[in-house]
Amino acid sequence: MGLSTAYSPAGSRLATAPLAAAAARRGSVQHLRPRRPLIATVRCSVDAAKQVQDGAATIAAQEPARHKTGRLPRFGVFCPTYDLTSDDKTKSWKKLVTIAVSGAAGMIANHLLFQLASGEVFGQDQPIALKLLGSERSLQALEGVAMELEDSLYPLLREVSIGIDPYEVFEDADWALLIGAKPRGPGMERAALLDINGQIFADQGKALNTVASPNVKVIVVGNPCNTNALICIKNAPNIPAKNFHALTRLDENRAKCQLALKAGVFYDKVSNMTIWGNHSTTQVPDFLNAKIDGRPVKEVIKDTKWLEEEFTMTVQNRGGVLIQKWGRSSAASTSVSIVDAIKSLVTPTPEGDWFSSGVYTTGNPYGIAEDIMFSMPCRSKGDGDYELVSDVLMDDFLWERIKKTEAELLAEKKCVAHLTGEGIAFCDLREDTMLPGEM
Ligand SMILES: NC(=O)C1=CN([C@@H]2O[C@H](COP(=O)(O)OP(=O)(O)OC[C@H]3O[C@@H](n4cnc5c(N)ncnc54)[C@H](OP(=O)(O)O)[C@@H]3O)[C@@H](O)[C@H]2O)C=CC1
Ligand SMILES: O=C([O-])CC(=O)C(=O)O
Repeated sequence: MGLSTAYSPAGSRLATAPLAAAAARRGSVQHLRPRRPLIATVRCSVDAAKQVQDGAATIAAQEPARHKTGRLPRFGVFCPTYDLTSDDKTKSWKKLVTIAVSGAAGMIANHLLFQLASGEVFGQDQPIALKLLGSERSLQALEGVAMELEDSLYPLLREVSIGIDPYEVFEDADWALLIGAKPRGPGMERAALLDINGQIFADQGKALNTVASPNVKVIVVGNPCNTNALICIKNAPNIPAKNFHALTRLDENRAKCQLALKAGVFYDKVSNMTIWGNHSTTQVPDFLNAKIDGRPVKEVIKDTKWLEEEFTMTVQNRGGVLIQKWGRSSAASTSVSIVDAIKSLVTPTPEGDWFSSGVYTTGNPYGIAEDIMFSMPCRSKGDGDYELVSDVLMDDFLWERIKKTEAELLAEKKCVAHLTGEGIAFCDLREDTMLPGEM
């Protein structure tokens, strides 16, 4: 059983503790304090230091302090026994932003959490709190992640807490980065994956709806991310549907890289790159509207056959090729693309450019079916919100492919009707299409 491991006052590992087991059964993670008392003694207030030296008695003594600051206890060195408020007053910092991350013990999160804590994403004047969601399976690993965050001494990282109950972990979240999902195993039908992971996202949608900040921004990464995001929306009616994103930024980045390689330019010369549709092998990397050095791609790359065939397939299958070489799916570049996706929402989009995100289609200006999550071109004023770009070109090649990826998403939606409150599911996925990471 993957239950919490406690630490003795001297810092040595104890066997799985009954108190932790009981806490895990209740659905919350209680860290037995003191953990690593030397650090705590140095960095906690005098009162806390005294408690730390009192060993087991400390646990009871700290209980009231934990509950004052919310339901979830903070982890280790981030314990709420310090008074950082006077310290924070001397800094020209913004108000704390709370970021919840699911699948926090997984490979993508192992990169992302450190990028978030470094200030690279939200800025060097933005303190953050990280709330990490795991499961009984991953609880020990999650403690390991939190310990590495402690040891990194990030000044902007003010709080870390870990838990296995989304109703606790998502409480007051300003951002929810939903990464955790079961990977598709050999021989597993896409419909089965939709059902298993859909259930996770239905539960997490309900939890967000109940406890997160009413304007929480949600980025769904766990696959199949478009339909998982739709399930989340349907289970979170109090949160604006516009606040939900399915991550297609990795696909955009991959497409920019391929165009730059072909044109013999550095990739910062590629702009206006749209990925249309599903994060799957039906996705459409749009070379009609993309630009290289401000010029239409088709003026720079005259090989239309390459654009229509090789370019498109390379982007669609990039994740699978990487898995064949690496033996595991993209983690670092996915993390970078999550960072890019967040930055695109919190900084104004450069004049004339746009970015791709899987967003809710209702009210879209392109004639794409309503009520699905579809990757489209977006612009932001940097306030966390976005608007769709309306002045895009469309031709038969592009439209035909958009209709194919749209059909796939509409079919996926029918498969999860039981999770979206739309009746009985009927799953007829004609082509068992792949995630980009599958081949
Ligand atoms: N949209 C995109 O561009 C991309 C999406 N992805 C997707 O991101 C997700 C996470 O990838 P990655 O971090 O590499 O994966 P990992 O396998 O490293 O981590 C995934 C986490 O998911 C959690 N999980 C939740 N439910 C289950 C379940 N039923 N069975 C097993 N694990 C579960 C596990 O954590 P715990 O036990 O704590 O719940 C696990 O740590 C995957 O769905 C992947 O397909 C990957 C790359 C790109
Ligand atoms: O299939 C996966 O898990 C990986 C994936 O989404 C990608 O590489 O784009």
